[in-house]
Order: sequence, then C-alpha cells, then structure tokens
Amino acid sequence: MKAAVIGSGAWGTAFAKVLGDAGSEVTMWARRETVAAEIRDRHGNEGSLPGIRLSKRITATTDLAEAVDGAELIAIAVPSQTLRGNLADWAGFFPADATVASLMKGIELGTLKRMSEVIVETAGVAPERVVVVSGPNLAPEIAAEQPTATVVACTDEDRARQVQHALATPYFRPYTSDDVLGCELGGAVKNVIALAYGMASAIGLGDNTKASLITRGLAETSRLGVALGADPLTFAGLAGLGDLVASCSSRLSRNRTFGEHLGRGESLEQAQTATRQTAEGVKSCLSIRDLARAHAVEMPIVEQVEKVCHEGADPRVAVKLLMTREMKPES
Ligand SMILES: NC(=O)C1=CN([C@@H]2O[C@H](COP(=O)(O)OP(=O)(O)OC[C@H]3O[C@@H](n4cnc5c(N)ncnc54)[C@H](O)[C@@H]3O)[C@@H](O)[C@H]2O)C=CC1
Ligand SMILES: O=C(CO)COP(=O)(O)O
Repeated sequence: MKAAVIGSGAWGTAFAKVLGDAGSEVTMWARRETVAAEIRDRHGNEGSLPGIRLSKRITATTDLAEAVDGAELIAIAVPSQTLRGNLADWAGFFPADATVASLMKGIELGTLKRMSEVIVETAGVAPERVVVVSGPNLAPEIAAEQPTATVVACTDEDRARQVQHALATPYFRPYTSDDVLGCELGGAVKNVIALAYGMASAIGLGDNTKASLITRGLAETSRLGVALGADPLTFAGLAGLGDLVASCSSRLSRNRTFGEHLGRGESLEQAQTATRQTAEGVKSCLSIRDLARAHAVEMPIVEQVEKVCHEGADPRVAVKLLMTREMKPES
C-alpha cells in the first residue's frame, strides 16, 4: 500500500514505522524541515522517539501535496484541536478514493465533535472512507516493537480489513470493529481519566483508589457512549478498558504525567511548561464535560478533572467531592 502519515510527532512516527514494517511505502508530512530531513536522511526522529530506527521505506516532506500524492491511506496524527484548521488547508490535496485514518484521541472544543466527524465535515470525505485506529498504543513501546493490539474501526467492513492487513506486524495486532463512535469516545475519555489517575498518584493515594478511578472512569465513559449510540461492549475492549489501563498504569503516558504535575500542586501553565508533548485530556475534559451535560449524562470524574485543570481546584478537594456524592447503585 502507498501511505501518507500527517504529523511527525510520537504517534505519527511510530505509526509510520508500523506501516513501513508491514510493507507499505510511507511518506510522512512534518511541519519542520529539520524533522523531515532527519526522517528522510537519517531514518530517525530523535525529538519524538529517541533511539528508534525507521525503515528505508519511510520518507518525509514538508510539502503536504507531495506527502499525499497517490496515497491509498492517509493517517492523521496532529493535535485534535488543530485538525479542523489543518484540514481547511490540506483537504483539497487528498486523492478522491483514499482511506483517511484518524489516529487522534480528542473531542473538538466548541463543536463537541469527534475527530472522524471533523474529517467528514471539513475534508468532504464520506463517513465510510474514515477509519479510526485506537487501543493501548503508547508510541514509545510500539516503536520499540513491544507487542500490542489495536482496533481499526470503520463503518465499511472491507475498508477496515484492508487497513487491518496494512498494519499487521509481529508486534502490532489489529482487530476490526464497526463501532467508530465507541472507539473514539474510549480514546478521548481515557485521557481525562489518566489525568485523574496521575493526580491521585502524585498526592499519594493507594491502589484501591486507583482501581476505583479506572473502574468508575470506565463506567462514566460507557454511560456517555451508550447515550450517544455506541456499542457498550466496545468499552470492555482494547479501545476502552485496554487503552484506559495502558495510559493510567504507564509512566510513558503524557496525560498521566500531566496529571502528576497538577497533583504536585503546579498550575496549568507550570505543567504545560514542564511537559512538551500533546496531552489531549487537558482540553478535551472541557468538551467531554459539555458533551455529557448536553446529553444529561453524569460524568463526575471528568467534571472534577476540568475543575482542577481550568478552575484552579485542589485535587484533594476534588477527591473529597467525588467520595461524598449521593449514594447510588453501581450501575
Ligand atoms: N503518543 C502516543 O502514544 C499516542 C498518541 N495518540 C494521539 O495522537 C495524536 C498526536 O499525538 P502525538 O503524536 O503523540 O503528539 P506529539 O506532541 O508527539 O506530536 C504532535 C505532532 O503534531 C504537530 N503539530 C503541533 N501543532 C500543530 C499544528 N498547529 N498543525 C499541524 N501540526 C501540528 C507537531 O509538530 C507534531 O508533529 C493525539 O491526538 C494523541 O492523543 C494516540 C495513540 C498513541
Ligand atoms: O493514547 C495513548 C496510548 O494508547 C497515549 O496516551 P498519552 O497521550 O497519555 O501518552
């Protein structure tokens, strides 16, 4: 397959490696010429994935039209909140029948749309051409070829299978799904729960607390998903529980790490200065909270994470508020 990967950060680069290792010819698009040149000439991207060697089947450019020229698959890994603006500039260059894969895990501020919806709306791509790839996929582990599984979700089963085959390597095992909505929500909400988990770790809370956060975090994710029409079983799978456990338990997770900074008492600005890469949950906690409210779905953990991130609330007070909510049945 001829593929393009737009975005040369950690996930774009690891994803390009998977595609290259599975046999595709890949052209990456990078914003900076230094990054494109390093990928093209030295087969690495030290700034995003130190020590990783990329296949010679992978090249890179800063010219979007060149990157997507003739591509059968275009995978996008830019920050969720920039996607709409990016596509306004790029979409005219996409080949008419290309599959567009969203690798992003966020919900757009203001519109409350998922990334696949932004792609359909802004790039004029039919929904059945959009694939979502999501699962327990920490980029540095994948780049180091540590085995993992993922989900390729698309309403068009044949297209999902094509992408599944284009991604299969001995260290990356893709499963297909038709639940695009559930996979996207699972990925976006787990970033917010990982922020909460990081805060809990930093304030010294124990394993019972952390297990309760994961379990109740998944409960509120599923509640929102079901209200919006997702398959509840998706949240028990790789794009739900799998991704949530990976991000909460891993020190590689940028969202968990960001939460740790906040839990240590740093302000949002201090945490942003200390962490350079994209932590999607910091913005998506706002849009997910608004989406939940719009559908009358209770998401108490998301509500508290938003208060800590954007209203200066103390994480210890947030825990207290969560623990003293009205008593209710588990489900
Ligand atoms: N890093 C990971 O392990 C995983 C990340 N993701 C998701 O992938 C998406 C991208 O994340 P990463 O690659 O990890 O982030 P990153 O911070 O490593 O890289 C982001 C990339 O986007 C580019 N970028 C930043 N602002 C931009 C703009 N205004 N216009 C165009 N490009 C811009 C940066 O130059 C960089 O190449 C996020 O939605 C994230 O949640 C999903 C699975 C795994
Ligand atoms: O989505 C991810 C793993 O599946 C990456 O999580 P972070 O963005 O928190 O690093």
